Amino acid sequence: MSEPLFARVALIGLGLIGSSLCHAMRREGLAGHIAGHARSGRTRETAIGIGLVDSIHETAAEAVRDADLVVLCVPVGVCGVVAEEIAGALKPGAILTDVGSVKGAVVRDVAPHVPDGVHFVPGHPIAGTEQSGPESGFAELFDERWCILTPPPGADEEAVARLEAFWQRCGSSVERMTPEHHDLVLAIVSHVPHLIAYNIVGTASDLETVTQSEVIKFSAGGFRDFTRIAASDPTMWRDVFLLNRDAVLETLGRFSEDLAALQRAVRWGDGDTLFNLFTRTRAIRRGIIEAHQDAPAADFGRRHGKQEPGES
Ligand SMILES: NC(=O)C1=CN([C@@H]2O[C@H](COP(=O)(O)OP(=O)(O)OC[C@H]3O[C@@H](n4cnc5c(N)ncnc54)[C@H](O)[C@@H]3O)[C@@H](O)[C@H]2O)C=CC1
Ligand SMILES: O=C(O)C(=O)Cc1ccc(O)cc1
Repeated sequence: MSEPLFARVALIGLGLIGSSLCHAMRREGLAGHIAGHARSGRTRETAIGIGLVDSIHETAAEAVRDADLVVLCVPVGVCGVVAEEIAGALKPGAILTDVGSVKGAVVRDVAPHVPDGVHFVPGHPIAGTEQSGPESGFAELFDERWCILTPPPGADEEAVARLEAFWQRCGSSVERMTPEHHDLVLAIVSHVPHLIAYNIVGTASDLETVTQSEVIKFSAGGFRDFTRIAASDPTMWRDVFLLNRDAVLETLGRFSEDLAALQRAVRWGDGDTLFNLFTRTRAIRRGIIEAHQDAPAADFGRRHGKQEPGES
């Protein structure tokens, strides 16, 4: 095994992403020492009990002391508060990053607390599941996935390159973009799809003519896939929609117009419109599958008991 990339790494938040990072860092020997902090005592006990971290700390400030890399793995709504808590304890020269699903608001909330000499390089692994908590993580989560970094203008190139190398060793490909572009892209590929899933499952459970038990009993392929996504962590996703408001509203506007056109096609029996759209979307799905066909992680979901949308 090669040299650790960082002598000491601190993780703030030990849920799905924090615990998966612990497993991936262990697999790759990326950290000399992993220090962890979680807000709840139960999570701290579990994290040390199952060997996720080498040391566990009651406060975030204690955890980051002397760390060369600090990763905020908490819901995006609390990144600013946590940054304020740890600011005075960060080591000069340390790299501070996060894994949040929204970037513009995290930069806005965290950057003002970052001391001179600490390199703040925001990040977002495009990899996850609907699970949460310290026991939900696994080393392969980041394999064959993307990780987006949004370094601010003038960021220290050596720090960005080290973080890039870190994510590559965790199994991911890295791309850089601005926080604004990230938030727009993620609104369409992740945030709005989650909102649609929350909505359809909510609508189904509210239908008075169909009982809840029938929804569960007869839920097949499509609806079942939505229920997986709609089982995602409520705190995490509440924060995503509160903090990526503009891009989500912009995307939802387009979505609503397109939905209205489909509604009209159904009402007026316009089969051509329906057929043409479904043909176009089928080609998109096939393109995604082909792009991933040669990847060793192509059956990754099945190995972990998960299914790709559309598989039943
Ligand atoms: N779940 C997913 O599929 C993905 C999540 N993300 C991002 O990763 C971040 C973490 O998400 P998960 O690991 O899924 O969540 P999780 O709910 O599994 O874990 C969150 C952790 O943060 C801790 N926490 C919450 N508030 C805190 C505070 N004020 N101080 C200290 N610790 C606190 C919780 O106790 C828990 O340990 C979020 O920002 C999310 O947007 C990014 C990619 C995928
Ligand atoms: O579980 C799923 O289907 C996901 O979409 C995972 C996911 C959730 C949030 C992110 O910011 C990135 C990836």
